[in-house]
Amino acid sequence: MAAVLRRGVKLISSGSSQLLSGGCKHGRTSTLCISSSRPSSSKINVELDSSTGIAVMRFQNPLVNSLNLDFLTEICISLEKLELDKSCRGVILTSAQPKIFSAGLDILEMYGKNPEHYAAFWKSVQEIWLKLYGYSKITIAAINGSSPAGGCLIALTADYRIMADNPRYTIGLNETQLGIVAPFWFKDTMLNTVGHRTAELSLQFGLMYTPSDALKINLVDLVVPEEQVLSTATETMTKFLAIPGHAREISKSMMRKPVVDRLLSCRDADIKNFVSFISKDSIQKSLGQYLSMLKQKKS
Ligand SMILES: CCCCC/C=C\CCCC/C=C/C(=O)SCCNC(=O)CCNC(=O)[C@H](O)C(C)(C)COP(=O)(O)OP(=O)(O)OC[C@H]1O[C@@H](n2cnc3c(N)ncnc32)[C@H](O)[C@@H]1OP(=O)(O)O
Repeated sequence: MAAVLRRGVKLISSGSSQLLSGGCKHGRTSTLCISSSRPSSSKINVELDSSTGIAVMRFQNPLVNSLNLDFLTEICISLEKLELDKSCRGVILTSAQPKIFSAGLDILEMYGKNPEHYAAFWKSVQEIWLKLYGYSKITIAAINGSSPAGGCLIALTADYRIMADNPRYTIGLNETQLGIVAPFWFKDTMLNTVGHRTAELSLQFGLMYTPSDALKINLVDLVVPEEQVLSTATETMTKFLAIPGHAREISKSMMRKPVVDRLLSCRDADIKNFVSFISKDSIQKSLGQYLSMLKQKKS
């Protein structure tokens, strides 16, 4: 559904969208997406400025934008709509939640559930990564809060990352701290951004970086005062838009296609691997302890 907000700006909400089959269209699979008209349940908000072609997608899944199945599906559908929309030229990904860009994958989707659920969840994680890492249009992550693990992965898929200069916010692939392992395509995305040695240390220790440290290792491209994150993202997008589109798009694809193809060639095996790993008693125990730690932190 779309409603005109101010001149040239469309508010697009996927509402309680449903996937009729599989996931979003990419590579060899395709999906028919439909939307119902219940924007109040929407976990994202998209504003497309038709005069510039820049869309701002805000994550708004309380409390911490954790990436559960519904949320991932909704993001994927909206990205697909924007990719098909000729008036959209680039997408800025940001958060409407205070202090958090995204808390990463929803741990409750990986804890105490059955193998079928784990498989469906992991498929949706693959879908969002394939959609974003292979996205034809320009994406910029305006990281206005903490961004662990899957949240960092979302940011890493963007063409450019701008982070708010607040030392309380951290970003990184912290999976090992939870007793779990970032799969090869998380690793490849990190490696393609920060290089081999930094990725190796970062993944083994499950390091989380402050904005200034993230800038030092090129995990983010720019650190700016919090109130300037979105305006800087828009300015940066304008610079990207000045480059001939087809040349930029081919260059992006050339850099990323081998990594995308690697997952496409073994999606089912990757799902099986995840289900078997996450179902182990020892892994469930680690996740249970981590969840308790998160709860205790409050009290
Ligand atoms: C060998 C090959 C292996 C193949 C593959 C195998 C394994 C798969 C790997 C899977 C990859 C995993 C990726 C992930 O993304 S795992 C998730 C990692 N995320 C985190 O570690 C973040 C944890 N959360 C935090 O650090 C903080 O909550 C915060 C995001 C910094 C926000 O802090 P604060 O504002 O102080 O809020 P609270 O801590 O009070 O949290 C509010 C409530 O939200 C719950 N919460 C937080 N994060 C998550 C999450 N990721 N999932 C689910 N729930 C989360 C938290 O418990 C609070 O809940 P409550 O209000 O009910 O107490």
